[in-house]
Amino acid sequence: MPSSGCSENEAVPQQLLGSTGGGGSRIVVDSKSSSLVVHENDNRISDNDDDNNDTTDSRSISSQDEALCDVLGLSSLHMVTLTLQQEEKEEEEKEQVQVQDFCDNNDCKDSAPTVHSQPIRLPLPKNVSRYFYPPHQCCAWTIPNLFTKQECQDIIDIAAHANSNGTLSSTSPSSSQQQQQSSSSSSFQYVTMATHTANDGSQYSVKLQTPNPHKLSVFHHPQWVHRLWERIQPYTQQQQQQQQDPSSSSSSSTSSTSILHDMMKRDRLIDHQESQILPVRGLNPRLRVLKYDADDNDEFLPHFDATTTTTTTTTTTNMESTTDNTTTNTSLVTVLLYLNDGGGIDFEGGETVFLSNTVVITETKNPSRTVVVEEEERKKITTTTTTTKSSTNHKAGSIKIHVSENATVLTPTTGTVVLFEHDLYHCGKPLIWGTKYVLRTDIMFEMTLDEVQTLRNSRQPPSPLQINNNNNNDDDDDDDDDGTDNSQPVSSTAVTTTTTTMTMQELVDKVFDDDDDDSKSQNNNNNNTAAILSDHRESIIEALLDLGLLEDTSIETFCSPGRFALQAMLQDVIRCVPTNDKDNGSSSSSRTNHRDTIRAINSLLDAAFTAARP
Ligand SMILES: O=C(O)CCC(=O)C(=O)O
Ligand SMILES: [Fe+2]
Repeated sequence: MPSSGCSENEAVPQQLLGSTGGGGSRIVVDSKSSSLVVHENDNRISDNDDDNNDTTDSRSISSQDEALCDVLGLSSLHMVTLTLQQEEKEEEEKEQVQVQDFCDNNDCKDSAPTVHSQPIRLPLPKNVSRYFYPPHQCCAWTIPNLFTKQECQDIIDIAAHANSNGTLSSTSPSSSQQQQQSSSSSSFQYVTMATHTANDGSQYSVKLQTPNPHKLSVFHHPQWVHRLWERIQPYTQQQQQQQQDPSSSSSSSTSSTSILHDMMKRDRLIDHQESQILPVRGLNPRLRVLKYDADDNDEFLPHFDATTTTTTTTTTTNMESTTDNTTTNTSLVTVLLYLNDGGGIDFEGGETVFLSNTVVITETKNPSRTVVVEEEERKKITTTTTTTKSSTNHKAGSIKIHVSENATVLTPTTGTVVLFEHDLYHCGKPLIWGTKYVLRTDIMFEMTLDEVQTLRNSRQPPSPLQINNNNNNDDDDDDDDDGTDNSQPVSSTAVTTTTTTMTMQELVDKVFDDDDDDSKSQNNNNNNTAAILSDHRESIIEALLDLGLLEDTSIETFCSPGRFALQAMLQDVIRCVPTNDKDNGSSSSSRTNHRDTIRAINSLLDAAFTAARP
């Protein structure tokens, strides 16, 4: 990817331009309404707000980076709208990618859209990464209009009938999730059970304490998996060959437009010669279609996506012997395909939002108001969407991206694909009305999770506490309700193991045991976390139990809501437990006690996130 002269966040639009390879995009900046219109296959830029106006500035992209960064300076980038509209020009049609119709059954008989989109790199908020990588190193892209409306409708139909159609569906539970069957005839069910794999490899099911509030249809459909991959794969390929200039016999330029490039480079999954050392192997054979109904208050709460591992065994038989060859594939990248239109067409709300992990801390001083703030943020987003919609011609094949400091909001449009690494914090917003359908699968890489971890361990991830220091310092005079005691150095209790199979119970034991040892040797240290932790041991364990986060929970599962969501949850629960200080009405000792609680929670979270880091 081209380097940017802008700072971390400002670099986003530059990447957006630079990422489009040969085709490029035209970004029209509307200075009045802070609205950007991105037109595909056009490298020009204009400061004109008329979508249909062709007035352009023919400066090259590189010379415009600075100007664009100025226009998009962080201080003024509170709510920017990017709208990409498909231009169905004859010229573009000539350039369309020919996709063979390889399906010979009626379920996938439609041809590919006649116009193919350039991928757009998504602007991301700071601290969206589980490991606090800067946004420009993270993988998050959208490819608008990659599938036709008819194809999307076909997928919805297949998903809706998956359970009743034995040939195309698999009603057997997946390795990580089980669907609870109900008497309903629909294939879409709430997932209420999860399967965990114990250290010895045995699997056991647990009832989810807080099932995700949306429905799922899970099925296998090899032809559709093949078709999806045929369409997506070109965007994942490393294109480092010299590109031939069609008008001359000499090679002209080298491009590297794989949407996976930056992430793989960051994770050392490509070598110095830019070849992939982690082969991309295709899609997860299991397809999931999510269904969100406004009437049921369905949504997808903020989370990081889980990694899926699949194994394939190929048997080779010759005259003398039979050999089994087993390969393991691991998912690292999420694929979403929107199957119907948001923005008030098929449904309102239901946007996919990439969130800053720190949004709770930076947006409110009172963690108990988290939900309220979320709600307010949602209303703000909705209002903006509505306003924008009335001044923009929303049509199928366009994608709307709202960017604010702490969130990037995508309004679903039929046929649009979104690809992003599993470790980005995101959610599916609640619907205001209607029903949303989205297909979910993953890009698989031929490697075991351990091998991925080993490669990743060879890099140096930035420390969350180094990066995550925005406005979080807790002043002694502050009301401790903000729970932002992150100015604390990493506690001596941080567990440095890199295992990911540890359970929360084991982590808690380790943290408290280590601290018991510490306190013996440092009993004169007023600030030592050991004493604080041991004072709060009971309340923390009780809070974890209350939240269903202690028993049978792996550290990875525990960490998946994100550090600050967990901090807010734990603080909220512990706040409800009366302490002696509170009982005797001493407000200053109550404050001290509360601050210590926060310190203890932070120590535990440091340990959990350190242990979960690959
Ligand atoms: O529905 C959405 O927008 C998000 C879906 C999602 O996050 C997931 O399937 O993991
Ligand atoms: Fe997700």
